[in-house]
Amino acid sequence: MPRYQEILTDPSYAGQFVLMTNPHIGNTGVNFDDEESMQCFLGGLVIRSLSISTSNWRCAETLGDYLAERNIVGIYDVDTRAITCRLRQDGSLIGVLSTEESKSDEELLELSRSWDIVDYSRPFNMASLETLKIKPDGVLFSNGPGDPSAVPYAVETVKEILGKVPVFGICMGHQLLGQALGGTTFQMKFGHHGGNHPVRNLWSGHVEISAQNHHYAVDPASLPEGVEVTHVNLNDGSCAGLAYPAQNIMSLQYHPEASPGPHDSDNDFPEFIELMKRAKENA
Ligand SMILES: NC(=O)CC[C@H](N)C(=O)O
Repeated sequence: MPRYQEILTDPSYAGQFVLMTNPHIGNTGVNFDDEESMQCFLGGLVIRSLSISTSNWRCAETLGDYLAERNIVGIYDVDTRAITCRLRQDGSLIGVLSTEESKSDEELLELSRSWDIVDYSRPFNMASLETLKIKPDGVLFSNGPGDPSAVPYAVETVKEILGKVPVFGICMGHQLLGQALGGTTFQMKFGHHGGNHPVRNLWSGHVEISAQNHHYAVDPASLPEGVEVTHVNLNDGSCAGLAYPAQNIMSLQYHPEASPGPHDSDNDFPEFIELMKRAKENA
């Protein structure tokens, strides 16, 4: 079972624990090529069984050593099936992982109460003016961790850019765009996480298998007239994509850039490139 390394280095997991439902993790070790970003962003890794041996031609070190070097807590030999059932029932929960045996349960509970996902929504800092000054053909608002409704200043930045250049939003970027267009977001029960979520593209009628990783979603009922829902998640009918053709805006809740991931959405970047070309021709 490979591909846990990409999850470890996905910035959208900042401040969160990831629990693997596959029981056997670590068998291919980690390598130099599969990093999704410069560091491990998640808060901790929870697995059933850490592979006792690694076997892969690219393996550079074991998962355990990799996490220890980066000071990321991992725990194994826990009943991940029981925790999965609990998460399914209650939705995402706040938790604490600690190696500090002297802490009482009360103290650990106290620690968990002081945590807030909003803190992780703050890395966004490029001002709209600076962005427009470099005269971009288009602007892409990327994925990111945290609650999209907790960053009104980021929504303001997006608003200042809309209509001036073509815009593409992915995941957190899509949620910021949804708000900038007048809509609202809400927290899902346990969100969508995985590499096999079916999505219908309402423009083409095609069903695409997509990689998804989000806890929040745009409420389609909150969107003003003219903003079109272009993609729908077929598991629960939630909004998976938006467009506002009058202002050259498109956005997706899932990950066409995902690695690993299905390739059904490979066309989404060429589509944005076309949008930028057309906007340039019509300027
Ligand atoms: N991958 C992302 O960009 C995640 C978006 C947002 N933080 C969410 O959880 O919904």
